[in-house]
Formats: sequence, C-alpha cells, structure tokens
Amino acid sequence: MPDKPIAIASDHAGYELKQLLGEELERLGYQVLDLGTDGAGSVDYPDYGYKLAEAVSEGRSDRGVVVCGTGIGISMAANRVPKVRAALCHDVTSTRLARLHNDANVLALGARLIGREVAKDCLKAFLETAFEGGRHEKRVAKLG
Ligand SMILES: O=C(CO)[C@H](O)[C@H](O)[C@H](O)COP(=O)(O)O
Repeated sequence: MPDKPIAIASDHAGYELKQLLGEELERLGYQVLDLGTDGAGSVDYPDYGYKLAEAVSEGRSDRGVVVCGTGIGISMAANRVPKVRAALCHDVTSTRLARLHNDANVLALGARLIGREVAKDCLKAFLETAFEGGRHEKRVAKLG
C-alpha cells in the first residue's frame, strides 16, 4: 500500500460515484484524501479538478481520481496543473494503457457515462498497473 492517500474529488454530477469509489478504496485498504464536493448541490468542476491536481502536484498524494458528469471538464482542469497527467477513461483497457504508456497519475471518470462496476474496475486497474517505462519514458518526459 502507498504511504500517501489516494486523493478523490468530483463536482455534483460525480458526487455519488466519488463516494462509492472512496468506499471501495477504503475496502481495498487505501487511505483516502477526499477533497469534495460534499453533496449533490451544484458546483463548478474546475474548482475540484484544480484542487485535486494541486494535491498531486504538491506531493500530498501520488495518485488521484476525479469525477464529473462526462469526466471531460474536470480532466481538462486537472491537466492544466504542472506534473499532472490526467487520463479520461471509459473502460479497463484505456485505464491500463493510461498507466502502462502514459504514467497517468490522475484517473478521470464520467459518472453519467459509465456504470458503477466499470468505474470500480477502472479504479483497480489504475491502482494496480505499473508504468511500463522504456520507450514511453522520453515521451512522458516531453509532457513536462
Ligand atoms: O464538465 C462537465 C462536462 O465536461 C461535467 O460533465 C459537468 O459535470 C456537467 O457539465 C454538469 O452539468 P449540470 O447540467 O450543471 O449538472
């Protein structure tokens, strides 16, 4: 298990799935850093995308999960923060490849697009798949 917690954040559209994934993380034995939102009331996804990305960029967490309705807006926000590589994934294959090839440190999910079981499978793949390195090292380095 990592020393640092897994950070999670969402807007209102992703709130329910974020809660579910937080519970799943705890069930799997991970520490969780929940950065909100804290209910189903309408909020703005950039606020939570930035908040989580800053926690990863500053080293308070090595991995994070962000959720909004589609995963698009919150991943756009997260990717504006230095050292963050957020990958919007819809299935286990894209999630595995985001780790293997891109060394993604943030998983973005769309709560209105994927089911709960797929989301949990993506979460597990995100946490359990190592970066492949090799030819991918210099490409990831070019992302800054
Ligand atoms: O940012 C998004 C789209 O890229 C998210 O899906 C938001 O959750 C969505 O836009 C929120 O929509 P709502 O109608 O305000 O619930």
